[in-house]
Amino acid sequence: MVTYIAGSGAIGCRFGYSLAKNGKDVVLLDNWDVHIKAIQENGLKIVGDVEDTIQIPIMYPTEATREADLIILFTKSMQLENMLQEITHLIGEGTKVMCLLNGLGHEDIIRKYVPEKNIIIGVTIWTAGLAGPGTAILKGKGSVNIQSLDESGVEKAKEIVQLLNESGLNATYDENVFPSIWRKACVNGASNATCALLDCTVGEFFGSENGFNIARAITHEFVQVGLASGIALDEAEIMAYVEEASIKAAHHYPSMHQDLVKNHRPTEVDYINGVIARKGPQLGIKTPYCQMITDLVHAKEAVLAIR
Ligand SMILES: NC(=O)C1=CN([C@@H]2O[C@H](COP(=O)(O)OP(=O)(O)OC[C@H]3O[C@@H](n4cnc5c(N)ncnc54)[C@H](OP(=O)(O)O)[C@@H]3O)[C@@H](O)[C@H]2O)C=CC1
Ligand SMILES: CC(C)(CO)C(=O)C(=O)O
Repeated sequence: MVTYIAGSGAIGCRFGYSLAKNGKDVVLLDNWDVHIKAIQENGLKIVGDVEDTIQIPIMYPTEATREADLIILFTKSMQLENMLQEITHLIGEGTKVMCLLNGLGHEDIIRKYVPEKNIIIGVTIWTAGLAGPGTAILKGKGSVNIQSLDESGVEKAKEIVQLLNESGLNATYDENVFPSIWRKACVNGASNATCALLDCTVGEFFGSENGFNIARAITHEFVQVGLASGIALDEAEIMAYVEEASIKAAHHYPSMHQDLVKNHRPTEVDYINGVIARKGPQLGIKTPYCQMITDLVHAKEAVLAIR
């Protein structure tokens, strides 16, 4: 059974490493040339909780030839569609395509390239970073929750849960994964863009009354839009989850801070706060915080001349 990791940045390397370390046939796909070269020449280096180096195949998506049994999508949201276009030749009748990206609405893009029966959607709270090309920083523990979009794919999705568990990735099959996806989107929605705009850690943002109130207002907008979209969300429970996550990640600069402020790269804001800003008005819900935050992030991208 061949598994491709389509998008092998930080978290893609974590999943690829775990699968390869447990003897699975896994191939990393990416378009970042120096990263590919580093792994081809020196193996994938792991630092953090363990120090290791593993030989693992990595190539450009267009170079891969074997039809996939499973593709795990781990691009940034804005790279997803381009990646799907580059891997269509790997997608056969029975290829399962699993998406664990942060953010909302990725299934709408995947449906253009993969039949509904083969799409698996989910969320992970594993984390990972990159120390540089070819070196992943893996710390802490996490989990994966997934669901087949179509009833006919449930059995196969449960086999994928088993594959992930044999690789230590702590996966669960979920009858309704969307509340978990939205819950994580609320955490990202409250912290990522705000910390990127204010150039601060999660703890610093939640540490002031103003910051905390902004996080609460953003979460409220997410929950209202989620509820109106048919997602079962409990605002008090979600707010408690967002607060708990802010304590756990207190010293952390969120990924959007790293993209925007540190690396001057485009952000995932359109797939987090931007989704709420777009959907809210369509559903008759006011979403001024998400709209303003999305606009400010794009304004800052323009200031930094990020394309
Ligand atoms: N990291 C984490 O802890 C977690 C991340 N996620 C989500 O998973 C998805 C992937 O995230 P993550 O792995 O962190 O993303 P990364 O930024 O580490 O990697 C994503 C892609 O960005 C490109 N890239 C990364 N660094 C560089 C660089 N320095 N120079 C040039 N290109 C680079 C590569 O794509 P290309 O081939 O185009 O060059 C790579 O495949 C996102 O949706 C994220 O929100 C979800 C849970 C946890
Ligand atoms: C740390 C955390 C939870 C902040 O939202 C995160 O998921 C990120 O950095 O993207």
